[in-house]
Amino acid sequence: MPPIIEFRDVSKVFRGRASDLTAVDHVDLSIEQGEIFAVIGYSGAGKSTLVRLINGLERVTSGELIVDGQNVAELSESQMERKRRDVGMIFQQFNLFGSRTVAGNVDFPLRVAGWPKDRRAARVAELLDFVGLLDRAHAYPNQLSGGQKQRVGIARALAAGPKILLADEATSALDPETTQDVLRLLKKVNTELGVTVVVITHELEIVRAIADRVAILENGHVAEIGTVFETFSNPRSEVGRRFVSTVIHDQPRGEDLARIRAAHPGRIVTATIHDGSRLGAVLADAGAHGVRFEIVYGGIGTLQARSFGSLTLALTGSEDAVDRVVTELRDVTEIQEVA
Ligand SMILES: Nc1ncnc2c1ncn2[C@@H]1O[C@H](COP(=O)(O)OP(=O)(O)OP(=O)(O)O)[C@@H](O)[C@H]1O
Repeated sequence: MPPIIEFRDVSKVFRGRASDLTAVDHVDLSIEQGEIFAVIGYSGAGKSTLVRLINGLERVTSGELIVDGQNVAELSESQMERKRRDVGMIFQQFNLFGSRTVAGNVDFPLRVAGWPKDRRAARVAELLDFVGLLDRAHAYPNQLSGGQKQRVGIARALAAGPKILLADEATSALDPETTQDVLRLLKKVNTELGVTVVVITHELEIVRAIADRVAILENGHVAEIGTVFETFSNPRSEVGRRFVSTVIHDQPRGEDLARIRAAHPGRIVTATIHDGSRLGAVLADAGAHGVRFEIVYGGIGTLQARSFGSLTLALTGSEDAVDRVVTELRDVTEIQEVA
């Protein structure tokens, strides 16, 4: 199946009076049908601009952007307006109409799309049921919690049955628990409705919780792209390593390191653990080489249904023997020396 979204050498330049600003810089990127794809980067990296190109809220300066088989760079404004119905979007600040009820907000895109009144009411009820807000149909946005407002935003974005849902920092205004609720709902949109979801975030925890693949953006470029597992377990770019180190405390640092160092005179190394790394077998043999080890730091959790984590080991024995064990460890997994 061809990708549902394909950026081919896409750039977006904002023309200024004094100078131009390239927000998206020669991006090549494919998003597959049915995946949850995350775009992460620091503020100003170009995430919002990149994603707003998909539904034409920003227009491409150069390159081709294929969305569900059509090059949106070539569409006129009125063609783009029609296309926008296939691409729902939700926002950090929800962007609901304060003067309309919950039902009125969800009904709005259906009216714009020309749905007949009798079909609209049934569709609105179906959507509100899907997002768990059927009992709040007649409430106004200011009577709702942040999480409920975002559920309305999601129902409204899904109203006309889009194939793609864009979520621009959709949970950034929510507390951690509500964030998890909304992420679960986005997952349900993806699995039950088959909608491709593109999530913009500056938080790697969101990527970890929901996404299949992730692109890391820096200065309008794609610094790296891969599955969430690949990116977490082996970030290849400098910016990727910086992001991953904020959520995975893989090595002891600062006071932790000083304490461990004081207690363990031997060589200290950190081993990455994932399914298939045969660390145990190497460590079981370490004794035969006259090397003793202690686990001094680390943890193992789950990432995309696979074990993932790191263990820091203090190894003691003769220098040669410890060298040999570290070499054997390197054969089965990634090893970092701890200073
Ligand atoms: N309409 C605009 N006119 C001029 N410059 C713009 C416009 N929109 C965005 N920019 C600039 O483009 C660059 C990328 O902005 P963008 O909002 O896409 O980044 P971002 O990664 O989403 O950042 P944030 O996380 O802060 O929203 C920034 O330097 C921004 O100032």
